[in-house]
Amino acid sequence: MKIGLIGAGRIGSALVKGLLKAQIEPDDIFVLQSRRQTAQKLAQQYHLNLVADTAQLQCDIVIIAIPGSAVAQVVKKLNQTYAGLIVSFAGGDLQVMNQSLQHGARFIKAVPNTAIEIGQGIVPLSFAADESAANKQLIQDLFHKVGQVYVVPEEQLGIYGTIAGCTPAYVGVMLEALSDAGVLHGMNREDSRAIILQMLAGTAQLAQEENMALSSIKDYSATPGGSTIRGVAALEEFGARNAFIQAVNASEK
Ligand SMILES: NC(=O)C1=CN([C@@H]2O[C@H](COP(=O)(O)OP(=O)(O)OC[C@H]3O[C@@H](n4cnc5c(N)ncnc54)[C@H](O)[C@@H]3O)[C@@H](O)[C@H]2O)C=CC1
Ligand SMILES: O=C(O)[C@@H]1CCC=N1
Repeated sequence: MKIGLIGAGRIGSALVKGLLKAQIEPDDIFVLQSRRQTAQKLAQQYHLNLVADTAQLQCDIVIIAIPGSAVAQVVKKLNQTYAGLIVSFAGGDLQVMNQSLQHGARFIKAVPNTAIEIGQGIVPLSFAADESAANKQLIQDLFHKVGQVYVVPEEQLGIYGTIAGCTPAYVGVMLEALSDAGVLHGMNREDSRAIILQMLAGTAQLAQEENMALSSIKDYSATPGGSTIRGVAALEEFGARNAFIQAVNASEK
């Protein structure tokens, strides 16, 4: 299977790295060169094929990982020659795009998160109502290589994408703040960073293995009358829960 990539920024690069980790051959990946040299650098670093024009992207699947504002223009260009599957990480209306495509090409949407880079991602996907079973299977098989796949109706792709793809940044802010607090209280940065990351990984794995409700994670650590519940009460006092809900609301706009 040959995979094309238009847009070699953060998420495009993450996909390439994830696919290579999943034993996809570099020779089967084709990257469209870009003005800012990012594609050239990626192709050089990982020995991928670099192509100068969309007409040379004669692949089974082409991934579009560019700003949303440029999708229509890029699909229009692809539409001149391309007959395979197009997966947009950057939006576009399924029905409008599919109706516009000639040569049998099909348009699919996905909002992966950056952990696809290490095969631990989440990939919410939406297909047009009339998408063929074979195409759905091909795309799901591809993204299974880099993470967990969720096929959702197009109108829910936004919230799935936010919860999968935007929350790593929110959690990053939370982790940095917790690490800062450790440093404030005298920990060295290295220990504080390592402990916070292992706390996150271990707690997530524990909750998954024990099939815990998320609300139970708090209860598991909070000794009655102890230090944890005092911290939880402070989080409530300062509006942490609402801050996260407002963050999702802001991302969803
Ligand atoms: N970063 C993430 O975690 C995720 C990003 N996305 C979406 O993927 C898209 C790309 O996001 P990032 O990689 O974060 O952005 P980025 O800014 O890191 O990368 C965008 C890349 O597209 C290239 N580009 C811009 N216009 C182009 C055009 N007309 N033709 C070819 N290349 C072009 C730029 O040179 C740049 O390398 C966005 O639409 C974003 O919403 C979706 C899921 C997750
Ligand atoms: O920040 C963004 O717009 C993209 C969408 C999901 C994750 N990153």
